[in-house]
Parts: sequence; C-alpha cells; structure tokens
Amino acid sequence: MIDRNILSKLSNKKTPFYYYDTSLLRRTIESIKKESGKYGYHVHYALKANTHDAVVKEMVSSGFGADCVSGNEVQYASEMGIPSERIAFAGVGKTDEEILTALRVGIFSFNCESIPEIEVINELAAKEGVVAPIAIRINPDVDPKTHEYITTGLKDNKFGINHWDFDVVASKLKKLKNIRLTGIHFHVGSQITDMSVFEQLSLKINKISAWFKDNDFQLQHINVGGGLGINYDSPASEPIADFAAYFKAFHEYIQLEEGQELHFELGRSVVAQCGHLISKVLYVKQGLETQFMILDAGMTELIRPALYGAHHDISVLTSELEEEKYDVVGPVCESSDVFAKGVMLPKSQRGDIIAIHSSGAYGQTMASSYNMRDLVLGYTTEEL
Ligand SMILES: Cc1ncc(COP(=O)(O)O)c(C=O)c1O
Ligand SMILES: N[C@@H](CCCC[NH3+])C(=O)O
Repeated sequence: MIDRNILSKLSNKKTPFYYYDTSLLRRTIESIKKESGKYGYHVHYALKANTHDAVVKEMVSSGFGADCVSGNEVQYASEMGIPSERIAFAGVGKTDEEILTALRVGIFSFNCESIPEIEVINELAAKEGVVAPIAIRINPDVDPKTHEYITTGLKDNKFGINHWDFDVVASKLKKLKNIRLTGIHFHVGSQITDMSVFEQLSLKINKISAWFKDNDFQLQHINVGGGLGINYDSPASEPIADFAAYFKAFHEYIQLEEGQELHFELGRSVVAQCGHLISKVLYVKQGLETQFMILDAGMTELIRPALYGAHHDISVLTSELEEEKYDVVGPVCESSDVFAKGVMLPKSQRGDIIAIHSSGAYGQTMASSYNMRDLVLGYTTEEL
C-alpha cells in the first residue's frame, strides 16, 4: 500500500504527519472523470474532506468545482483558482459575513437550508445590488444506512428543508426579488456503501423535481451531494471506489429534463485512500491483558476512531517480526484516544514507523491542537 521505496523519505520527516500518495490521487480523479464524463455529469470536490494545498491543486487542474461549507472555504476555493461558476455553498448556519463573501465571489449556488436563511440571503443580495442564485437543499427522508453521526437526510436531521414547507418556500421564492431559484440540492449522508440508497434517493428526487415543475419552477440543475463510501476494511484490495457503479445508479434511476444538469459533491471517495497518517511508536507498555502501543499521533491528528468508532487499517512499516496483539493508542489525555483495540501487528519497539491508512478524508481537516499539540502537517509524494 505504501511504496517501500519512499520509506527513507518518510523516516526523515518529523512525525506525526499525513502522507498523500499523489499517484493514487490522480488515478482516482481520472476514474471519476471517466465515469462521470460518460453521462456529462458535473463534479464538485467537497473541500471539507481535505484542504491540503497540493491536494486541492489536483482538483483545480482536474476541472472539478468546489462544494464549500464556510465563507473561508468559499474564499479559499476562489483563491486556489476554482472558477466562481463552479463554487457551491451549503450549511445550515451561514453567517451574514459568509453570505457576503460568497455574494462577492459570485458563486454559482447558495444551497439554502431554511426559510429564514433564504430571506437573509435575499436581504443581503439586495444591499449588494445583486441577484443570488440559490438551490433549495431538501431533506428527502432517505436512510443512507450509515453511521448515525454522518446521516444527514432523515426527517429529524437538522439539514435541508422538508416537504411540508414547500408551499411556503414556493410563495417566498415568487416574492423575493434578489434571489433566483436555479436548482435543488440533496446530501443524505456519508460513507454510503449500499448502492440501493442512491437508487432510492433518485426515485425521491424524481417526485420532488416533478413538484417543482408542476409549480412552474424551471430547475437548471439537480445536485445529489456526495456520500459514496470507501473500503476501510481492505483498502489495499480496493484503493479506488467503484465510481462506475455509483454514477450508473443515478443514470439508471434519475429523470432529468432536457438540458438539466446533474451535479455531485464528492469528498471522501476522492481523497480518503490516498492519505496515510504516519506516526512513530513512542513506547510499548504492558497492560493488564494486552500491551499498549503508544504512538506520537492521537485523536488530535485523526479523530475518526474516537468520534465514530471508525476502523482504519494500521501497518508497521519498519518491522516484519512475528505478530503480537496490541491496543494502539495516542498520547492525548482522553480514554477514547484509541486507534485500535486488540489488533495483531508485527512486534514493534520505540522508533518503529506506523501508517494509519485510509485517512486522507476528514483526517487533517478535523485535526485540533488540544493539549497544545502542534497542528499536524501533510505532504504529497512530491513534497516529501
Ligand atoms: C453538503 C455536503 N456535500 C458533500 C459532502 C461530501 O460527502 P462525502 O465526503 O461523503 O462524499 C458533505 C459531507 O458529508 C456534505 O455535507
Ligand atoms: N467527518 C465525517 C464525515 C462527515 C462529512 C461531512 N458532512 C467522517 O469523518 O466520516
């Protein structure tokens, strides 16, 4: 999974850090372009997954748009060279300042999540003397069959506007002069591996877009969000997600009007597998029933195991000794600062180098400096 030829380069860097395999990232992007291109679909990269500059530059040169969730992400996408007509801005709590940033950048779509938000965007757009293009983010009540914490499209989730508010939204849209409805937006959750979820979503979307048509709204685009999952259990056997099956699921079930565009916002499936958190063993300590492998990386660098109980494969890059059982833990003063419990790994000692795989998405971007730890850095293959 990690090319052993770069081991000496990895060993020379101060740990912990993220390593991004540029070759895998490029092959993943090529697969997305090829499979989405078959149907003329538009892909936006969800910046929240990874904003390492060199990674984002790959997205820029691939021609992807950007899905943003803060004013800073909108500003960053624009500064990195993503054309404003390919920048979308979602989020349930957009501040006035963030809305103004996006209005001034001139983004392609505010994905609006509530009626009061639509009113505020209209008001601020009027002050700026512009008309803001908006899409309504709709909560379709589709179960993504994923972790409860990353489920976003069920009727009691905070995201999106529910169908019982459609009539109110429609009458507002017809009255407010400084917004223009251009599309509808969905995002039902993340790490979705069951393709039938996308089929169900498509069927719901067909009903919802028919409602908009019946109410005299012409939708230029439908945005189905992101959510495609990756193989955390066996990353080596499936380094690139099945984009062919993913785009085909939508192509088979979604009905588009003549000239209507279908947009996607992929995050995890683009960057997760190319990223590895590289760490060193600080100490091996005998516990009551197991031995602890104490790393210099912890939940401050990769919070997913502590937050969701997420599994990430772990390799020892510098030992091929017989395997022993370990609890792999970080140095942070929290009992949940555990990467894995009871895993079999080659016998290791202080100084051995460890890779925590599939961590290119929601790894570095969710890092913190809790305990006054240094904020973790990242390097692509070329930057090592
Ligand atoms: C609105 C929106 N779009 C896109 C994404 C990207 O999702 P994923 O990384 O699962 O592809 C997210 C995050 O879940 C999101 O909230
Ligand atoms: N941060 C989450 C996904 C949330 C995606 C953003 N809506 C994860 O690591 O899996």
